[in-house]
Amino acid sequence: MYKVLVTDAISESGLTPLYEHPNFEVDRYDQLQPNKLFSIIGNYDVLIVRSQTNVTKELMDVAPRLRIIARAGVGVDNIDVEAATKKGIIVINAPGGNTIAATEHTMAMLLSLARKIPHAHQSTVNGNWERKKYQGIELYEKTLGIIGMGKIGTEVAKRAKSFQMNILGYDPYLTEERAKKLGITKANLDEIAERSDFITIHTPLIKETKDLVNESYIQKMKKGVRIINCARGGIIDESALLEGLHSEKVAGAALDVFEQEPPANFELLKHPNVIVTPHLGASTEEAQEKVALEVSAEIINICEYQSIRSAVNMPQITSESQARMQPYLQIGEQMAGIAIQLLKTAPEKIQIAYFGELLDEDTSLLTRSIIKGVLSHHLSDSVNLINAFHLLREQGVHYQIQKEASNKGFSNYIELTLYRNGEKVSVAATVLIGLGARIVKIDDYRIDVKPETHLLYIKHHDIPGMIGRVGSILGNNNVNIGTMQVGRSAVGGEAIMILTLDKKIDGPVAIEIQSLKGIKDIQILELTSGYTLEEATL
Ligand SMILES: NC(=O)C1=CN([C@@H]2O[C@H](COP(=O)(O)OP(=O)(O)OC[C@H]3O[C@@H](n4cnc5c(N)ncnc54)[C@H](O)[C@@H]3O)[C@@H](O)[C@H]2O)C=CC1
Ligand SMILES: O=C(O)CCC(=O)C(=O)O
Repeated sequence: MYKVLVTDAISESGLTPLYEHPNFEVDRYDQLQPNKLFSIIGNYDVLIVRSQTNVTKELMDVAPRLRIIARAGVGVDNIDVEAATKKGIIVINAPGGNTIAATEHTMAMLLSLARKIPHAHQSTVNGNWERKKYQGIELYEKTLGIIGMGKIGTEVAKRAKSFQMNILGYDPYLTEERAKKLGITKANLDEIAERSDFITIHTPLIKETKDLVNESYIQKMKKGVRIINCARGGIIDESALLEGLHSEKVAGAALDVFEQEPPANFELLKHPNVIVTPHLGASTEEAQEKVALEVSAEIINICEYQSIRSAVNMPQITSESQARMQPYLQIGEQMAGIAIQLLKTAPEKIQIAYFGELLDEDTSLLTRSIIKGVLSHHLSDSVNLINAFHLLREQGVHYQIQKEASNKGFSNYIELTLYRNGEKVSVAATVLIGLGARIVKIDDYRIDVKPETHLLYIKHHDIPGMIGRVGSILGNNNVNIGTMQVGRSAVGGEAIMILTLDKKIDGPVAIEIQSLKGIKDIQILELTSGYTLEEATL
């Protein structure tokens, strides 16, 4: 049973998939005091929030069961994603569910700002009839600068075009080609400042965008510019904005988001040319249902099928690519399990090489599976696909990943090499179409082994009778051999034997085999079932 805690006002109907699922138990509190949250979070596997709950490292420190933090919305700036990643907690959001709501709110703010609707409304309600005072301006043929041409910025551009506005767009990912297709002009930040009558912001709040609209940027703007922020407080420096309004450089501002929420800067809020809403961009019935449904589905997907479609702290992989990579993930973790056990200690360097058709694949998830397989031998359950890279860095292990078009005799080929103190162990695997995954090489020895839970690795001299003698000892001890593979460097030279066994052998049996003449090394290898993605979820 997965226990889910909902702490903000999340759509009830959007949580239906979780309410109706037999394996989920949902507790919801629309307004939870921080101390109460701290006292109960330890009981939950999943936490669902909007923007109100601050999910800090300190909260995660008292949440040993927590596996998923779900943001029913886009911005995850109220979640310490770095702390979650270190702890191996998956952070998911609902990237597309509120795009239309936030876009339409931006358009409402744009029009309200141009036509002074909120103030005109209040004045009229107060018994005034101030037609001259509330004369506005048109959007028609004005220039709108959009900073951040992602989902919302793009939708705003499309709608603003129907008002026949000229649109300038700035986004590090905006290409000339896409701008042309949208019928807008690709611009840089200075061009937006110098040429726009309205500027609207649609970026996330990150290091690069903090105080993006500051005093010096406002100085570059056209006199009489109007600014809209329905993205995040903190992207505009509120003191600089207030200064700009006082000096009349800025003719108006429409703000849905604030440096501090609820806001504290009432001088700004009460300025006659400022209109505000209390972070309502995503607040439509439709958007709230969509974002809650989106995160509910992903939570079920992760908990029930160990499949992560999209997480904020995992690489984004298309479902087609996930489907193609699915057979590799388990063998990746298993080959890592073999290599780390043969190395007998923690590695100081990991080298992963992908060959053949893997050259063009997104191997990021596979790399994480391999690293997880290596680290979990010493760090146990605390390693997962989320924190694998973080733990690798924390352990000071260097890693190198390379890709080559050459195929090493197989259509696809993965080679993992672990290094420590001048020693190295190398394991290679392939996925054979229709036959499944195989370990095809250990160090310099070619083999063909379908990995099982219990394996026995023996290094020995290639002398007659060795296979029979090992087989007899295992048989005498009631250990059934599934398969046996021998690889040798040269006739009469050094060889390895890999056996798959139906059960784990005891230490005394290994000692008996070790005492045979010609045996150089023996290792009892145990493999976990490994990471799998259920095909049904792809
Ligand atoms: N007021 C509200 O209730 C809502 C606010 N939002 C906020 O709106 C913002 C945008 O959301 P989406 O369009 O869905 O996100 P998105 O991820 O689709 O788009 C964000 C865009 O910003 C761009 N960007 C990043 N750094 C930039 C920089 N330094 N300069 C210019 N562009 C930059 C990215 O390349 C990306 O294209 C987010 O901050 C989100 O939290 C979203 C929904 C509702
Ligand atoms: O949950 C909300 O209403 C806030 C939405 C928002 O700001 C976002 O999705 O980034």
